[in-house]
Amino acid sequence: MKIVEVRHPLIQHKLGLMRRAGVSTKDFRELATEVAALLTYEATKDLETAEETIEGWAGPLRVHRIKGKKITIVPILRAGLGMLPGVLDMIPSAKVSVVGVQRDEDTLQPVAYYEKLSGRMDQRIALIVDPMLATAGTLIAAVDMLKAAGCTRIKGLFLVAAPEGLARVEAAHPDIEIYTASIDQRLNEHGYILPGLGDAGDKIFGTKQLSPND
Ligand SMILES: O=P(O)(O)OC[C@H]1O[C@H](OP(=O)(O)OP(=O)(O)O)[C@H](O)[C@@H]1O
Ligand SMILES: O=c1cc[nH]c(=O)[nH]1
Ligand SMILES: [Mg+2]
Repeated sequence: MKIVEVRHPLIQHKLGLMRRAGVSTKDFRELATEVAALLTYEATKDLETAEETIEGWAGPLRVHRIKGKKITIVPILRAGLGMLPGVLDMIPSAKVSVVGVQRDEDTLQPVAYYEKLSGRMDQRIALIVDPMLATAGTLIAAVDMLKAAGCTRIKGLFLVAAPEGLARVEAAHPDIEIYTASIDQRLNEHGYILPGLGDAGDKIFGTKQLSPND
C-alpha cells in the first residue's frame, strides 16, 4: 500500500501548532484547512494532464489541462468536514460525496449512518478526508462503501495516522493510497492516537469544553 508521510516544513509547523493543549477552535479549524490544502497538493501530484492549444495574450500556445478521472472529495462526518474547505480551495470544481461513519466510543467499532455519493463513482478518483486514522475501522467502512458503489481509485488524506490503523488498512484495502501529515507513535487503551491531536471532531466543532471559560 502506498503510504506517504508528508514531511514538508509548512505541514510540520502547522501540525505542531495544532498539537498544543488548549488550542482554540478557531485556530484548530484554520490550521486543519491549511494542512488539508497542502496534503491535497501532494496527493494530486500524479494526476494526468493533456496538452491543448489555447489563444493566449500573445497568440496561440500549448497549455496543460487535467484529464482522466474526475475527483470526488469524500469527507467522513463529522470531523472530515473540517478538512473539506482546504481541499475545495485546491480543487474548487470537485464533486463532494458525503459519508457518515461514527466510531462507537465503547466498542471502537465503526457505525455507518449516512451515504450520499456523487454519480458515476466508477469514473471518479475518491479523495477521502478525515483528520484521524486511529484503529482504521472508520476508514475501512468508508472504503467498503465506496468500492460497493464502483469506485476503483481511492486516496485518503489524514492529519494524523496510527501505525496500528495503517497495518489494518493495508490488510483490508492494499490498493488505496494514504497521505498523512504524521504517522504517530501508537494508540492508547481508548483507541486515541498518541501523541495525536485529542478528539479532532470536538476541536473542530467546539463541542468539548477546553477550560471552564471556553
Ligand atoms: O480509525 P478509527 O478508530 O475508526 O477512528 C477514527 C475516527 O474517529 C473520529 O471520528 P468520530 O467517530 O469521533 O466522529 P466525529 O467525527 O463526529 O468526531 C475520526 O474523525 C475518525 O473518523
Ligand atoms: O485520536 C483520535 C482517535 C479517534 N478520533 C479522534 O478524534 N482522535
Ligand atoms: Mg470524535
